[in-house]
Amino acid sequence: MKHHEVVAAIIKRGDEFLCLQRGPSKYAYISEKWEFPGGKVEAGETQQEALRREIQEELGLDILVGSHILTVEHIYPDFEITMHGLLCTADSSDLTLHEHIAYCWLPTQQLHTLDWAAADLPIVAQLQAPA
Ligand SMILES: Nc1nc2c([nH]c(=O)n2[C@@H]2O[C@H](COP(=O)(O)OP(=O)(O)OP(=O)(O)O)[C@@H](O)[C@H]2O)c(=O)[nH]1
Repeated sequence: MKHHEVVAAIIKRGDEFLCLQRGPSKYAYISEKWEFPGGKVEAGETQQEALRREIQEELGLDILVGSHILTVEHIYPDFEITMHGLLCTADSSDLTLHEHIAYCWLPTQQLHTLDWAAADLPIVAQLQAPA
């Protein structure tokens, strides 16, 4: 089965986190699901480099990559991912959606209201866990 190394930016602004809705996909289980921005790490890139590149491509935002939150191993029916969630801040919240169909900023206690991709659920749970 195909395996992808993925980085996800958990971008925090005050008490809120940036959530993105993916567009339609041939795979129903990720189609129009909510996720954190990011993507696949390319050969020769560090996780930080991949994340900064992806966020610039997807949102036109410059980010500062901070601490590691959680790494999730998830097996979807057609491929598997190892996804590293990294806490980030952005120098601006003036973003443009180049690939996603919607976005919102939500505080931790409302994150569970979105229809997340399955691999994101452990990260959402971790963000919602009491400190
Ligand atoms: N970016 C991102 N991908 C996620 C999350 N959760 C999750 O299951 N994924 C999956 O991880 C994979 C990441 O690939 P991607 O399509 O975003 O990456 P990319 O931009 O490098 O893709 P491409 O250049 O191959 O089109 C997708 O299958 C996506 O569905 C998430 O929170 N963020």
